[in-house]
Amino acid sequence: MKLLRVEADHPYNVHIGTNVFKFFHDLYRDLLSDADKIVIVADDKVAELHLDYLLSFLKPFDVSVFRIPAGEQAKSVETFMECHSFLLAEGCSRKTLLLAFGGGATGDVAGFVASTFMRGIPYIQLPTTILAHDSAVGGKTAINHALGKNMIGTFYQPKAVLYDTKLLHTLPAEEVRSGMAEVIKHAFISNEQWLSDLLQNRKFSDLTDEEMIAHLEKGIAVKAAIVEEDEFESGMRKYLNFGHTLAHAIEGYEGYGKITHGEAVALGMAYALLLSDHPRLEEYLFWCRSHGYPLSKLTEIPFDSLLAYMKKDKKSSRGTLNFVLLEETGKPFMEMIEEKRAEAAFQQLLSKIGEVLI
Ligand SMILES: NC(=O)c1ccc[n+]([C@@H]2O[C@H](COP(=O)([O-])OP(=O)(O)OC[C@H]3O[C@@H](n4cnc5c(N)ncnc54)[C@H](O)[C@@H]3O)[C@@H](O)[C@H]2O)c1
Ligand SMILES: O=C(O)C(=O)C[C@@H](O)[C@H](O)[C@H](O)COP(=O)(O)O
Ligand SMILES: [Zn+2]
Repeated sequence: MKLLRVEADHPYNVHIGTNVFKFFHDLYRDLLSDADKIVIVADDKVAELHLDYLLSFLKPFDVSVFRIPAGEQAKSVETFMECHSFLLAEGCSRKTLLLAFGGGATGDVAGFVASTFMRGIPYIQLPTTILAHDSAVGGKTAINHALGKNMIGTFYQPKAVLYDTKLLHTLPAEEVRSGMAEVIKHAFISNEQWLSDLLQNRKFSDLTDEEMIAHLEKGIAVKAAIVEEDEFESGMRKYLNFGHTLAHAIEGYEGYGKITHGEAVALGMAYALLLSDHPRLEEYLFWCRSHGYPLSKLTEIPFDSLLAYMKKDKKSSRGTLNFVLLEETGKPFMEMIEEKRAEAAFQQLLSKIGEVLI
């Protein structure tokens, strides 16, 4: 079991490994005992698979469970309101503790609920996907708006993150692929050697548990270090958005949940690498192809449709196009790109993708 500390405004621990839920009894007994109620907000599918396991660690406590739609559909104003209605109906108060049990979508909406219920109650992140090594850490909470991804949300740190990696065994291949995109994102913005390892093209399913946990720890360490420097994203936290200007546009255009977040980020990183003139672009495109990232999706979307979303990105102001680019691996920077250059680069990427997909 591994422990990482996030020294944010409100510092907390991230516990990673199998059986970390045992810390409910050891390290977090006081937090649980002090709560007048404990409410688990659980992804419906995750609850089917793993709720009994989680509850077995919470036996002496009085726990209520509220199931929300599986995956991205939960990041809606409707689910947000239903969570609040449940908390009110259960007689919850400012002394209630919320547990977010699921992937990034559950963590984002449950975190948003925690940050707004009676102006803020404590919560613990219990991530269940590979991707959630990213989302469970750093305190960004959000729901989506039809006009843009994560447009409504807060910065609100959890009291702790308990990441039981045993639960990752039930992830479908598509979700493993999605999660590994945020892993390689963390490598691109931090470490050439780690990036080289990942680009070796081993099948994700061949990674041992130890290797997977090592990747997740590295990713969390990169994220934690950035969050510690710039929790509220006035500067360098934007680097964690590598690949996201285009990714969020694709997700908005396709309709939330139609493409996984990580798959969209994988395509967005290809675009950012091209704009960066990064030497590993072609190798990365082959990596994407061999792992089944949907590169061809980009050929199906008119650039103008993506442009409209990209101009509304949170890194933009006055309709500019802003991207995280790489001077080299591990050296991200922000760049404003003219529309004409952005379109030309997009067409260039499509032709490179065409060559890779032949
Ligand atoms: N807050 C942040 O800093 C941050 C960072 C990255 C991503 N995100 C957000 O996270 C979301 C994506 O999260 P995600 O990739 O974890 O996906 P998700 O939460 O949408 O879950 C994806 C699917 O996997 C299923 N699932 C979850 N855990 C499972 C398990 N252990 N076994 C089997 N199935 C399981 C879910 O039911 C769902 O169908 C996006 O909305 C993205 O915007 C937020
Ligand atoms: O934590 C961050 O900061 C990130 O940018 C991490 C991203 O992987 C994540 O998708 C985040 O939700 C994007 O935030 P947004 O502010 O661009 O919506
Ligand atoms: Zn992301």
